[in-house]
Order: sequence, then structure tokens, then C-alpha cells
Amino acid sequence: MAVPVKLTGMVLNLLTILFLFVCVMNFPAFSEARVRRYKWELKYEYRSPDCFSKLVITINGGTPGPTIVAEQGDTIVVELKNSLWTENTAIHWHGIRQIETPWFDGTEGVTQCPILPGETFVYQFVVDRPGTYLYHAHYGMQREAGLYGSIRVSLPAGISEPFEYDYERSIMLMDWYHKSAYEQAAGLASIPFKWVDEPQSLLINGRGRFSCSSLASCNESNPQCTPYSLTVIPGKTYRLRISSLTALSALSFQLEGHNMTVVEADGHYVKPFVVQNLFIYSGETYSVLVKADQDPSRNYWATTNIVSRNPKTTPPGLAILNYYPNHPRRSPPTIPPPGPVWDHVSPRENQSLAIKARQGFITPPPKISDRMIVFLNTQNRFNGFVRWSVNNVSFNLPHTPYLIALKQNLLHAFDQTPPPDGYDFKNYNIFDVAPNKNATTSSGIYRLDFNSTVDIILQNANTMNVNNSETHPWHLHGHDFWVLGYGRGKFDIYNDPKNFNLVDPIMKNTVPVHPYGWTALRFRANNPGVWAFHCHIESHFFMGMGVVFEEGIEKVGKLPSSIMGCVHRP
Ligand SMILES: O=C1O[C@H]([C@@H](O)CO)C(O)=C1O
Repeated sequence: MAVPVKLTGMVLNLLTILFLFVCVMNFPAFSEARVRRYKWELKYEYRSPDCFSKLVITINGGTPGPTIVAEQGDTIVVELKNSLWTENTAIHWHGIRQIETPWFDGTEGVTQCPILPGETFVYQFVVDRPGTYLYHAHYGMQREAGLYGSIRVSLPAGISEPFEYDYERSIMLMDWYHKSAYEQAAGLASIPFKWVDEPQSLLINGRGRFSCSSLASCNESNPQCTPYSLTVIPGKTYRLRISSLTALSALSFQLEGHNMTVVEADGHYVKPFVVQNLFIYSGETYSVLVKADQDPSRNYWATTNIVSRNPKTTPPGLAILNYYPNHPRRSPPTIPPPGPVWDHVSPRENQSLAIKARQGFITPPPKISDRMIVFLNTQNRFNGFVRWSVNNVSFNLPHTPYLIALKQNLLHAFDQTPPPDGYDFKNYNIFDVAPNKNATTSSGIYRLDFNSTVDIILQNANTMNVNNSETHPWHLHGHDFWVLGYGRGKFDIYNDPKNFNLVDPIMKNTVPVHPYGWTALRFRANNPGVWAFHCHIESHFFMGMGVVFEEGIEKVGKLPSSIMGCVHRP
């Protein structure tokens, strides 16, 4: 009798060890997960990021705000105190899917009520994937007041990336306006329409340079606008996590005399490819590898330029690539290299086409989809206002959050007619000035079958100006999608799907649609909640360029009362 008992004990011990081993290997989060707590206070303060002094929103005194640094599987807790005297807020955690916490996506009007002045709101969510992510205000046009920052999620200790580097650094790109977000918003919502125009400067890690000349509130020797200096040790390889949260601008980023190898996009490993300049759209993140292998006796320029729109008077953003031990502020002996020609579309299309999933890290998409929605992107005129629309419907964001309205059956909170799944494919000429017949505004939403596979075709077109089609970066909340393809002209619903990349498409959360082109995406509607999908250009979303998806609302757990401040209960 004794032997079998002993054997059973041994077997049990072995099984326990095996179980723990499997947990550690497959679910690093299980063994390592930590809670990371942040205490943030938002304030309006005078700052001079490009030497021009204006009111900006700071987090704990800074803009950009603090970087959230975590490991895969960690829980992030941000205790956010709104000390803006008279202004609400909400913060979106861009690229974090909010699995089982759809109420902490931070999208005012979609997933939560605004956070009132004086209130402290606690966001709590899990960062379930490694990669480079972002956070920013998602309330009106508040992001461009300076409320933004980055989230860096690394792999748990003991697991390595599929590429090698010695050190890593973050580069955050931003465009910068001197007018307040209020002045801009009021202009966009006025008759006659007042466009925001090109930014006054471009910021690299929160620093830029505006030519101050005669302006009293501008001081070029203010240390707040000293160019950012990225110090490298000769011979070492750096992983640069490059992100953009511009209000408007599509950018190119380059390091004078250095190639960059792209290895990550929006938290997914990319089949490596080399670029001299990286095109990056608002809401995107990339990691590139750079070797400090040039003449170490000098410094080099790091520059960013506007592409896709005529930059007019906006100067390039400049930073210094500092080869240690040269002085970090020593100007390179060269003039900053020019960026790519702003209106050449094909180099940008080529970069989009080059971004594929890395071998060994491919998550294949479902082979077929259950529903295809085509989104025609156009400008409209509606009751005299200039708006943007998809399928001739311009989105109106209600202030009762959809998540609450749907859970509590508040049907009066938004339009109950769903917007259309397509446009008049046969008769609409995407190269014509947008005619805007039958343009409407609506707060209606798309309701997706839970767990269904959805294809989205972003179809670009001419704006209301002759021979003009713009670039729009579209961002999906709550999901990553597969990028199945890009094309020029009008998407052919019968033939173009035959060329979809179902082999190694990259997964992303933000993707551009190029001028007069289309972009095809696929995602699984498997994250119960209500999710915004919109152009990441701050003014375009404000002008109606977005939609909302609902999926599996019945599976959403009990909503926390903290998100419900604006909802009147009977
Ligand atoms: O929304 C926009 O308005 C202007 C312009 O079209 C106004 O005429 C522009 O470039 C946008 O992107």
C-alpha cells in the first residue's frame, strides 16, 4: 500500500512542477504581473515648447506627460486628478484593447462621461501585449493642448525580442499650434468655416522652434525649447520607439546619414525592412533599429517634416543625434537634410505595402469575413457648415456615452437608424469634387454580430476642393486589425478582395488611407463593448469623421458608477 501512495505523491508533485513550468513559460503575465500605480494631476500652465509661450495642459507639470513603463500582463492604475479649473477631460489609452474593461477606454461620449474639474477618476486596465502605445485626451480637441504621452510595454524578464539592440529610446512627434483648441474648434464649427491651417511648428519629444522675430511672448533662448538631444554611444545599436500624436500632420522622420530598420508597428513585429525616412501618421507607433556607425567626431540632425499637405510656413522639427562624447548641444556641421517631397504619394504607399508581419509572429486572419463595410471618406457641406463624412453621414458625438445608453436601454440617447454599409458604388466618381447630395448628420452606430469577422474598406475620394484628396489615419479602439491591402482608385468589391494578403498581413490599430486610394482591414468583433473608429486628425473627428461599433453589449459586465456622472437616471 505504501508504494502506490508514495508514487501518487511523486506524480502529484511532478504534475505541480509541470503546471508551474507551463504557467511560467506560456503565461509570463501569470507569474510576473504587477500593479503599477500612477498619480497624475492635470493643470493649465504656461509653457514654451517651441519658444512661444501659451497655456498648455500639463500632467504633473510636463507635456508630453510621464511615460508609462510596464511589462506585459501588468495592471496599470492611473489616479487622475482633474485640476483644470473649468474644463472636463478624459484620457484614452491608445492601442490598449481594454479586454474586460471597455469602460476604461477613456473616450468621452462613447465609453464614459467626462471627468469634471476637481474630480479624481481612476483608470485601471491590463496591458496584455508588449509594444509601443500611447495615451492622450479624448475629449473635444483637448489632445492638442498638450495632453499626451506614451506607454512602453516590455516583455517579461527572460523572454527576448526577435531582434537585438543595446539600448532603447522614445521619440514622440507632435505638431504644435499657437491658437487654443477652443479657438480652433469654434472656427471649424462656424459659418464661414475657419480652417486650422498648418501648425506653427513640429515638436520632437516636446521641443520645437518657432521663429520668434518680433513676438513679445516668444523667447528663443528659453531652455524649454532647447532642441532634444538623443545621445548615442558610437558602435551601439538603438531601438527607437517612434510615435506620432499630431493634430493634423502626416510626418516623415529621418536621422541624417543613418538607415533605420523597421521592426515593430503598433505593438506587432514587422518583417524587417530598411528606410532612410520613416513616414508616420497620427496615432501610429514604430520601433526602428539604428546603429551609431557614422563618423563619431560630430553630431547629426534628427529631423521631421510635414508630408501629404503643403507645409507652407511650418519649419521642419529638429533634434540632435549626439555622438558621445561630443557636446549634446553642439550643432552638426551640416545643414539639416531636406525631407521627402511633400506631395509624392508613391513612397508613402510603398512604405505601407512594405509593412508585413514578421515570420514566426504571424497571426493569420480568418480566411473569409461575415460582413464588408465600405466607408467612403468625403467632405460635406451640411446646413452651411463644412463637415467630414463616411457614406455621406457626418458623425455627431452625443454626450450620453453609448456604452451606458446601450446597457441601460436609453434609446433616446442616440439615433436608432444604423448608418449605411456602403455608398453608391456605381455612380459615385471618387475623382470628382464631393457633390454632397443627401449628406446628413447622425449619431447612429454600427451593431456587429459578436465574434463575427468584419472587413472595412476605407475609400478615399476628392474633397470639396478641385484635385485634392487628403491622407486620413484611421484608428480603431478596442482591437487590432489585419491590414489586408491598399490600392489606388475605386475599390472593386468583386475583384480586389482576390488580392487580399491573407498570408502575412501586419496587425495594427491605426492605418492611413492614401489620397484617391483605398485600404482594406479585417477584424474579429470579439471584444464586448462599444468602440470608436475614426480619423485621428483632431479636427476631422471633430467635424464628424468617425463611426462607432457595438459588439457583444450583453456580455459587458457591470459598469462602474465612476463613468456615469453625466447620465440622468430615472
Ligand atoms: O477639413 C479640412 O478643411 C480644409 C480645407 O479643405 C478647407 O477648404 C482642409 O485642408 C481640411 O483637411
